[in-house]
Order: sequence, then structure tokens, then C-alpha cells
Amino acid sequence: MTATFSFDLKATDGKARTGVINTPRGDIRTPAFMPVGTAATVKAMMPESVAATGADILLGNTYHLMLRPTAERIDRLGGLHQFMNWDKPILTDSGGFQVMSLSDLRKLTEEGVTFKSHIDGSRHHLTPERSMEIQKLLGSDIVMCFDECPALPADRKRIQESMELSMRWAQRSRDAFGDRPGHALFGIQQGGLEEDLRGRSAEALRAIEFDGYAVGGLAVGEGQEAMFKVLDFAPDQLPVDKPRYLMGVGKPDDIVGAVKRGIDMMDCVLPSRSGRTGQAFTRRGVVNIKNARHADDPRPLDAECTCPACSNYSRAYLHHVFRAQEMISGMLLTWHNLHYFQEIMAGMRTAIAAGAFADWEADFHAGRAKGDI
Ligand SMILES: CNc1nc2c(CCNC[C@]34C[C@H]5C[C@H](C[C@H](C5)C3)C4)c3nc(N)[nH]c(=O)c3cc2[nH]1
Repeated sequence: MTATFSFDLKATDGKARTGVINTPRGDIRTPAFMPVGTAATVKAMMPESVAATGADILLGNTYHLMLRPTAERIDRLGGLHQFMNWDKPILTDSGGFQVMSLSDLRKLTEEGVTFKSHIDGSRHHLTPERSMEIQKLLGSDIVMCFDECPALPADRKRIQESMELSMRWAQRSRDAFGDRPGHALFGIQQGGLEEDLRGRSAEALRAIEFDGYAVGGLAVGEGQEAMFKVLDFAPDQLPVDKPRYLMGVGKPDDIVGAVKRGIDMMDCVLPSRSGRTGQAFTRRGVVNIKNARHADDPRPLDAECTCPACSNYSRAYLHHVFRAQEMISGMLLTWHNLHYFQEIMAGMRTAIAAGAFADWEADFHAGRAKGDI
């Protein structure tokens, strides 16, 4: 807990790093996985359960909250932390990514993005300035620049023009963010899969100066191999002494590969969203609990896991409550998946601090079967 925002790099092992981000609302151990709280809730989880999984920070959702119940109402009610009963750090995305993926009838100009709400069809206008205002009203501890994330595949000209627009929006975001001690503003690198464009983007962001830097524009359909190729150079283009946040990633092996390449923070809907559909991530691979072969299985999901689902219930029970569509099904599997993702992060933090990341990574990959187990 500090009055200001700072990043303390503790140890490195190859390109992998471990450290602590100090914020007034609490410390964030890195590498960190950030669960996603879409509409002011991590679906199927109480906030104290999210904390119990080991999460130090969670994601709020600018796009959803600006539409319902609106940022102004959350501000009047004391801000997002009080509203959702989470007193640790919250990072909010800037809203642009979701506009492009969720809303219809959207129009992109130099000024910003105009779109119709997917909830009630009302018209909205998002600009760097409005995005900073919304994230400030929410009370977010880590604010993301308003950017444009182009869908891949896209031609180089489109990628370049989009990156250059995002860099102009990054300057406007910085100017509108103002001076908020203890709160951070993160820039977002764009440039698709192009090393030179990403280099120019990183230079533009460095010149503006941010408290942290995100690698944006990835996990948009390029595939793991292409993503890792970008991650082989992109983190090194960013300041070494600031946190590096890879947006929207990912599956367990994506996360491990990203940390190996110098990433400090990640977020993904996967563990919570797939938990609700019956997909469990375990140290031996993925279990689809709705599969009939689990109906009589008295064993836990993962005998080595200490989460409530694995400590107190059989696969047969989890199979039953999913088939019966009981609410506890999503609760138990979401808790398990978030617990497992945090275990991966804790394992990497310890291994990097001990200079044993390579051994940890070998053990991580050795245990994983392909397909359903
Ligand atoms: C999945 N791949 C991917 N995601 C990406 C995101 C969103 C990160 N998650 C935040 C988010 C997004 C949605 C879903 C939840 C809640 C809320 C709305 C905030 C996580 C991104 N966000 C921004 N601003 N810029 C990107 O380039 C970007 C690239 C991504 N590539």
C-alpha cells in the first residue's frame, strides 16, 4: 500500500520477470492474472471468493458500465470499488475494443467512435476525453488509453493508419487524464504483427510517458504461433522499468509463453466464461465435465487442487449439477478455473524468483495431456 503508483522489479530469469506493483489500494504481485468483472461482477463469484483465489486486481468494464447503469450513477454511489464491494485495485479498459466487437452501427472518425448500444439501441459517442472521464468516474486505479484495435487479418496500410490514429488518441488520453496521484494511465502499443510499426508505436508511447505499457492488437485471431513471434520482440520495445500488460490473453499455455517472453500482466474471460460452460482447466489438461463419462466418477476434478470444487465434490456431482443446470455448477467451476489460473501465476512468480523458470515450464508442459481427460 503506498500513496503513489510504482513498479518494483524483484527478479528476472531469462526474459521472465517477477515484481510488485504498489498502489494505494494494494500491491499487485507480478506476473499477475486479472479476472474479468464484466458488469461490475465476476460472474458466478462473490468478491471475497475472487480474492480467495489469489487475485490482487480485477478488470472493470467501461463499455458495459457506461451503458448500464452509467458511470455517473456509479460515481454518485461512491465509485466502482464500493458499488461492487471490491477494495483492491481495479483496471478498466477504455471501451474501444468492445465497441468494435459488440455494438452495431458504429462510425469511426478522428474524433472517436459513434455507436448504438447493444442493450437498448441508444446512440453513444466515445472519444479519448470521454473514455478518461468515464474511467475517472468509475474510480479505476489503472486506466487504459482510448485506442483502436484493428481486426486481423488486415493489410499493412490499414494497420499503420490504425496505429497512428491510436497514437494520436494516446496523446489526447494523456492530456485528458490529468494529474491523478496514486492512479495510473497505461499506453497501448499497436502495429499488428509488424515489428517496425510496433517499434514506432513504442517510441510514440515512450515520448508521451505512461505508468505502464500494454501490448495491444493481439489475441484477435492471429493464433498462438504468430502471437509468440510478436512477443519475441514487442516487450523489449517497451520501457524495462514499467509493467507490461498483454491484453486479452489467454489459455494457460498462452499465459506461460507470454510470461516467458517478458509480460507482467494479463486478463482473459476464458477461465470464468468456460467455467460456466463446464470446461475445467487442470494441470493435466482440459476436462469437459458435461461429458457422460464423468457421470459415475467419484474422483475430484483435480486431486492436487485445493479449491472448494476439488476439495468437496466429485466429478459425478459436478457432472450432475451441470446437466441439471443448477447455479452451483457455474459457481464451482468458475472458482476452480480462477484458482488454477492463480496457481499458475504463483508458481511462475516463485520459479522466476528462484531462477528456476525453465524447470517449472518443463514440468508445466509435461503434465498436460492433449484433449479431454
Ligand atoms: C481477447 N483478445 C483481446 N482482448 C483485447 C482487448 C480487451 C482486453 N480485455 C478487456 C475486457 C474486454 C471485454 C471483456 C472483458 C471485460 C471488458 C470488456 C474489458 C475484458 C484490447 N483492449 C484494448 N483497449 N486494446 C487492444 O488492443 C485489445 C486487444 C485485445 N485482444
